[in-house]
Amino acid sequence: MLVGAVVLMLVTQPWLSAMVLIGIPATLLPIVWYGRRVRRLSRTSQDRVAELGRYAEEALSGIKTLQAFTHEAVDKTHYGQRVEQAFGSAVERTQQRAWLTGVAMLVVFTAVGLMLWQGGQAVLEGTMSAGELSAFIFYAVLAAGAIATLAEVAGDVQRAAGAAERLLELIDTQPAIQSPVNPQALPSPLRGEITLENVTFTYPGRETPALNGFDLHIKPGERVAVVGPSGAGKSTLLALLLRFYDPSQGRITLDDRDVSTLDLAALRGAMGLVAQEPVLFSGSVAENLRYGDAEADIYRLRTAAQDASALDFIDALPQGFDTPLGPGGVQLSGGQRQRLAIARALLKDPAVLLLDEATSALDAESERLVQQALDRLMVGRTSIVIAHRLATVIAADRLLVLDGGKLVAAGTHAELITTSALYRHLAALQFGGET
Ligand SMILES: Nc1ncnc2c1ncn2[C@@H]1O[C@H](COP(=O)(O)OP(=O)(O)OP(=O)(O)O)[C@@H](O)[C@H]1O
Repeated sequence: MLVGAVVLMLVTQPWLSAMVLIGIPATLLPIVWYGRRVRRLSRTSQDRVAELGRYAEEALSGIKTLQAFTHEAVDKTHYGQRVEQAFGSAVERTQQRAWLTGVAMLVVFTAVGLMLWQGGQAVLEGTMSAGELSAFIFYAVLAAGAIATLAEVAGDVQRAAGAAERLLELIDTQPAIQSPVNPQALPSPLRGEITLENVTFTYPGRETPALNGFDLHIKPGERVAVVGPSGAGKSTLLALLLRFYDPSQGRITLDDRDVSTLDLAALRGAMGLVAQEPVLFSGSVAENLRYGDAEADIYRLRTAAQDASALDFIDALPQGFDTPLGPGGVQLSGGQRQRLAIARALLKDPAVLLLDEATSALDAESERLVQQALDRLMVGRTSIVIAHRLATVIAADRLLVLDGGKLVAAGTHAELITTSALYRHLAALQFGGET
């Protein structure tokens, strides 16, 4: 429409058209200039709203801790300040957008006014007929209307571009850990032999390595318990085995294959993780268990739950395996969550089991049930357990004592009690002198 109107204008009145056409860039320039500003403001405004959401989510998910520390008034003030900031950004963005439209309209109508004045003069002087002026005004109004719409659309595009920029940044982010293009296949069945050769790893932004020149060989089916003071690198060892990070030096192998040459899904599929505070997702008990095996039917779920000493309490839930968990669903005790996580790992049937035992004191009965479940889970698998309980340490084939990212001693409980001062100290601390 714009092009057609401009052609008709040029054919009927070249000099008047020239005036209008000079008006067009004069209109577009402020639009582009203001458009950039609106785009920047749009992004700031979105960041502020996201920050607001993050703050609210954090406060609500930790509401009990927040109330226990009577932190409500402080959080209310902080939240209020963030709302004000987000509101301020939104107001500024809206103001600038209003300016954008206003300036564009002003320039367009100024050009129309000038054109009418010049055209009126020409009609009075007799160099143009009233009909020709009417036709020209009609074309010019069409052109001006199209430009006004363009200004509007440009504003919307700039606003959308502000939002898209952030999204594209996220989409374009390349994960640091990726599967190789031609991954090596894992042998089937897996033996579950693990080695770490001179592995050093430092977390991004940290100077001291979390693991430093770490050498370890774990035989297939071996039960290894890892102990050490807080910050020794125990969790880091599990994170590297799952390839959440790559070591900066040295190599890690599973069944003689460097883990960085394996398909990530295959590597992680071979490992079962039971975390210290097991994460359960929104959804039913059955859905949570099927994270271990999406295809498992109810009979397999029941068997796994039975082996994990979880069947009795699941059956006692209001809707059994269909009881919803997570926010808005049933809350489970620490021991019950652990046993569900163990059932989930049993369904996955991994060759290697990585276990971060719960530190929270489970009561004696719960601990007995969890330990029974773990014993069944560990049968026939290589297991690496971050040990917080005496029972695991005693049952393990070998204990690894970590300190400052290094393996400082290894052996059975009885050996280490005599050979390692650090282990003696830890055992006395962790197990209350029950050595
Ligand atoms: N995500 C992270 N980013 C930066 N540093 C980290 C991160 N996780 C752990 N660290 C650091 O790495 C070191 C080893 O931590 P790690 O969690 O492996 O210790 P840990 O032995 O498991 O301790 P704990 O028994 O307290 O869980 C610590 O100094 C810790 O501060």
